[in-house]
Amino acid sequence: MLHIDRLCLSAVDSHLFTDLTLHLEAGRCLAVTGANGSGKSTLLRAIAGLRHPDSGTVIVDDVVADETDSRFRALVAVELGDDATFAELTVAEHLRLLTSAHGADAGAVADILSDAGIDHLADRFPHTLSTGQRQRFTLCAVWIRPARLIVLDEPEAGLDVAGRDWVAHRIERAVAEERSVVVATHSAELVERCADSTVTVGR
Ligand SMILES: Nc1ncnc2c1ncn2[C@@H]1O[C@H](COP(=O)(O)OP(=O)(O)OP(=O)(O)O)[C@@H](O)[C@H]1O
Repeated sequence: MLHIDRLCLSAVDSHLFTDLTLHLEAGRCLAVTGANGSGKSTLLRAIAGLRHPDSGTVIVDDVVADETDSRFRALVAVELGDDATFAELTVAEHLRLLTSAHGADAGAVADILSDAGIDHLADRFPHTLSTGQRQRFTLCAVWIRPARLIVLDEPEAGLDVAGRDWVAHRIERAVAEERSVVVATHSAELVERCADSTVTVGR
């Protein structure tokens, strides 16, 4: 479902990828690992259609990765750690907005908040949450979308032990539902538990 062919990406002063080819089938999890600054987030941004390749292609279910294409946005849910929120919308209202925009079940909002252990925060504003609470909320915004491909950048960041277990559980559940997951992570535990394959960048 995800096809990356001969991808080249560069940073300001260096080539990060010169000829990356990989394919990910439905119901599989790919871990992206590597040192700080090696290019994991840059690769994820290309997969999410937020950054054009210098050359090569990224295709998801026959649709070229491009965030301006509504067909592509319907296929892919992304968490890259730079999510903006509306100051005047609560946690639950943000999630209801997403269900409306993506044709998901509005009734799923209460379920996902409960699953994330933040149902008691439903009426709070995102900017009032702690780091870990906000990370759980941000991930809820990904899981609630009926996307075929989930792209996560260090989803374990800021989470406690229970939160990291929840992330792994949600990835396992997504894979069982024949969705695919690309996750950049520094957690060997997450890779061990969830990844069917791993690409290590920067070497
Ligand atoms: N907005 C930006 N402007 C200029 N250079 C950038 C920008 N973002 C990233 N880079 C550079 O691109 C390279 C790859 O960065 P990237 O964020 O993809 O690495 P990473 O593997 O995700 O790192 P980390 O593990 O620290 O999150 C680095 O050299 C970084 O300095």
